[in-house]
Amino acid sequence: MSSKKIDGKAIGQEIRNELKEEVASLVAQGVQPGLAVILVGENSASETYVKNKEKSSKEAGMKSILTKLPDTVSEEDLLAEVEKLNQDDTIDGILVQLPLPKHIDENKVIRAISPEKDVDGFHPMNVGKMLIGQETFLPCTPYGIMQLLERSNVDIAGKHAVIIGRSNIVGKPMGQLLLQKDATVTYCHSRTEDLKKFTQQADILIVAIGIAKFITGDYIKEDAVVIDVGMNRDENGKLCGDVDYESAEKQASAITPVPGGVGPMTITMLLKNTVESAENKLKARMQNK
Ligand SMILES: Nc1nc(=O)c2c([nH]1)NC[C@@H]1CN(c3ccc(C(=O)N[C@@H](CCC(=O)O)C(=O)O)cc3)C=[N+]21
Repeated sequence: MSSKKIDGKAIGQEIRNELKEEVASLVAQGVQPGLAVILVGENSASETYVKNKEKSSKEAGMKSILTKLPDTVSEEDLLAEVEKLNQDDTIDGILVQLPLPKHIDENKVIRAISPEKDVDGFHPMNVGKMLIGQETFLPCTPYGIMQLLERSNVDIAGKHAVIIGRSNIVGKPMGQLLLQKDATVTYCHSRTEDLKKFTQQADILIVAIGIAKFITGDYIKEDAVVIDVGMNRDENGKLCGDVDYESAEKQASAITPVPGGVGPMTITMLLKNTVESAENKLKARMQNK
């Protein structure tokens, strides 16, 4: 049944159309939202991702700049680049693409980004705000998933959400956002014993394991909502998720595909956060006048 598919490409486009109007209104007030991306080293996968980001931001009418640094760049030079963008009043959002080469301290770089421009929502200040439910930039992937659920009319309050994965960028914040919407949340991870025992109880199953097609239909309760955060290549080099779509779809009431599910939402929420940052800047300017 094709109606089961949660179409992230379409929902993302819907949000980006809304953003276009917000951007036009900001531009009319003299502010064009600006996103800066720093890419360290060469990596074809991240280059496509960066290209998609550039394309979407231009489509939305935003300014987008890309800084490419060699993978031999020193931590000091990278920090200087971040500081330059912190000071640049035409830039509202800064994203340093992760992971970084081993000789660079990722946490140090994230802490160097001004929290007002941290549109990834990775700065400890913003992570803390998110945890206690204060307004802040939400990390793009979990934020995008919340939008997918809400815009697909999935009930969250009182439901059992099971998350597989506990990374700082997906699993951990995902659980907190669902908790804020009154879900009962269970975190599973690589050390969880009898994973299936938990996943079979999930009304909402969020899968971020990093193993191609790991979650098959037998892991899924009938009529569960399944969200696949995975990005893997299968044996033929084709992009695939952590969920075995064919067997999972038979059990689920709704499910996201890969590609075309969570991925396009991540980029969309990055743009949304950048527009919000520009709006904050404009508000602050008007208050100081
Ligand atoms: N600071 C930082 N923030 C990030 O958000 C971040 C990062 N670093 N490093 C890399 C990962 C990866 N990531 C993706 C987002 C969207 C797609 C996406 O749009 N995927 C398309 C498919 C694209 C294709 O066909 O290759 C889809 O799922 O439909 C992919 C990957 C964000 N990341």
